[in-house]
Amino acid sequence: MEVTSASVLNSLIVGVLLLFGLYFLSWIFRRSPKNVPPGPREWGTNWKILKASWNGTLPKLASEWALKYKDITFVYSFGLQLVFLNSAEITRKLLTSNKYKFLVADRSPNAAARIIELNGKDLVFSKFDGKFNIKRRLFYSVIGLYGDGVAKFEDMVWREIERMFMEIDVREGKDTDLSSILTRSLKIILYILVRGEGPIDPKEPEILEEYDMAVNKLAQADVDFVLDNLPFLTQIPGKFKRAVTHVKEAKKQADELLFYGPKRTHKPGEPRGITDLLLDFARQPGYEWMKTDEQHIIAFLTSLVVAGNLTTRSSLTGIFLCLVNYPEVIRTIQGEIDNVIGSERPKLEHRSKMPYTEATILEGLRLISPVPLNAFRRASEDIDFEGMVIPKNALILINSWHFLHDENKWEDPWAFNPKRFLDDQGNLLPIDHPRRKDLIAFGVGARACPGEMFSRSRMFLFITSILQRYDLLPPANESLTSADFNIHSENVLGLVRQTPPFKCRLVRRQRH
Ligand code: HEM
Repeated sequence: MEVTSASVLNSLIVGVLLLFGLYFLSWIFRRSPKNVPPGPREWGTNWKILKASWNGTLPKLASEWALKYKDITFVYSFGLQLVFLNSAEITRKLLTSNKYKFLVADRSPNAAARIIELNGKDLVFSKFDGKFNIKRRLFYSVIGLYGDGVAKFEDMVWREIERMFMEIDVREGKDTDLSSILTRSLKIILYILVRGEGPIDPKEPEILEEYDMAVNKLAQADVDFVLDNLPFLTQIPGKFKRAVTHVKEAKKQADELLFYGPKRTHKPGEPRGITDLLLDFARQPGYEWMKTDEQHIIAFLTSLVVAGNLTTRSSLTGIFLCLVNYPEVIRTIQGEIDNVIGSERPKLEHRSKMPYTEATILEGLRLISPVPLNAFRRASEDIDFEGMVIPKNALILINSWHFLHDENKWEDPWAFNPKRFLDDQGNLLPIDHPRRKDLIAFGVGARACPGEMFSRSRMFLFITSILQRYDLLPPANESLTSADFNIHSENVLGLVRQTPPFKCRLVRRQRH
């Protein structure tokens, strides 16, 4: 790695300022409310957090604290008050009960959101007010997974999956990086969803990924801290300035792809994709604010990319890594495919008759825990909770990495075992079964992920389409990457867990 004098200077300045910061914070700390939940109070905590953020091990550290402090951990660090919710029960209690849920329904924009100028016009950081509800409804209308939208969605995914098959066939039987193939496909689907047509240049959807990655890099806790507290560092040549310049350049290209391009050829009343739909909505009564300020539309589209791309990719590629490691799961899914779908094209209507496949997706979400610390809600006032006080403005994090692998809840938690979501007769456990309720991978409450149905539908179509046609085998020329996500726990980009690179072989099944 190139070490420039500017980056050395940056590090020195950061170091000195951090020392001053620590002293200052210890002063503020003494003034923080009494009776906050338990948590580490020693001096070294700030350093531990900084190091864990740097190494991508914050979920691990939060899990260690959870073992010690039980249901809730409170940490005061670098001017931030962090509350970790360490069990599914306590998470549901705070985020879904009528008494508390509106007190924790806001999020504070992080530095990345400010730099790309979302200004609360997106969905993720929008204030929880009347307009937020309109935006949530808008999300469900335009995502198109209702009524006729289901068939349209399946057709769109299928067109892309057929293209993906050609890519796989070229490599049939050879060691293949399936992750890259899946990632490309997911990006193309997102592109088609927004623009209503496939890319002419297959490289074009890369722009979305570039943007998503750049935003997620800024969301790394250590970078976020510097951008928030030492913004002048973004003016000095070095790591932080580069990250900010990169995200701004990526934004320009993404805005053109998501919004300005489709807008130039938009014909009112003839929507091709989500952008056209939003432009049509903006002409309707009740949505004038989108017409007056089209940044609302751009920010809305940005939410789809930064909230929906890396998350689904991490889950889907992670599930395929598990599948290669667990051939008996592949065989059981293929049994279901042969019984229910046969040689037809996989459709969402098949889902209800394929409990094992559905259970595989749920188990993948549990094991991988794609957003290991999530929600990022903000306490809008001091909250009396469980005999303690969650202070106003505290950042509230769901510690799902911890409780989705809690051995008191999940037998052999690091094993990939879809059967835990089935009953004795092989039926999928109902949604209100305690085990399903404990699986909080998409958040809960007023701001739970609105993309859950969309992303689980895509996963179902990908898994069934690929396993209907191919057997998945370990690589021939290198060892198989393990599916032990405890080992991979350090692989986090921004807020999202990344699946480690892996190779496998895809071989056509005889009957398809
Ligand atoms: C496996 C895939 C996904 C996972 C694990 C995931 C996870 C999450 C989580 C944990 C939250 C925070 C929820 C909370 O605060 O309670 C969230 C919010 C959100 N997600 Fe997802 N997500 C996924 C896919 C998607 C997709 C595909 C989209 C878009 C098409 C999407 C759009 C959003 C939006 C817009 C929000 C903010 C909602 C709000 O603040 O009201 N997500 N997601």
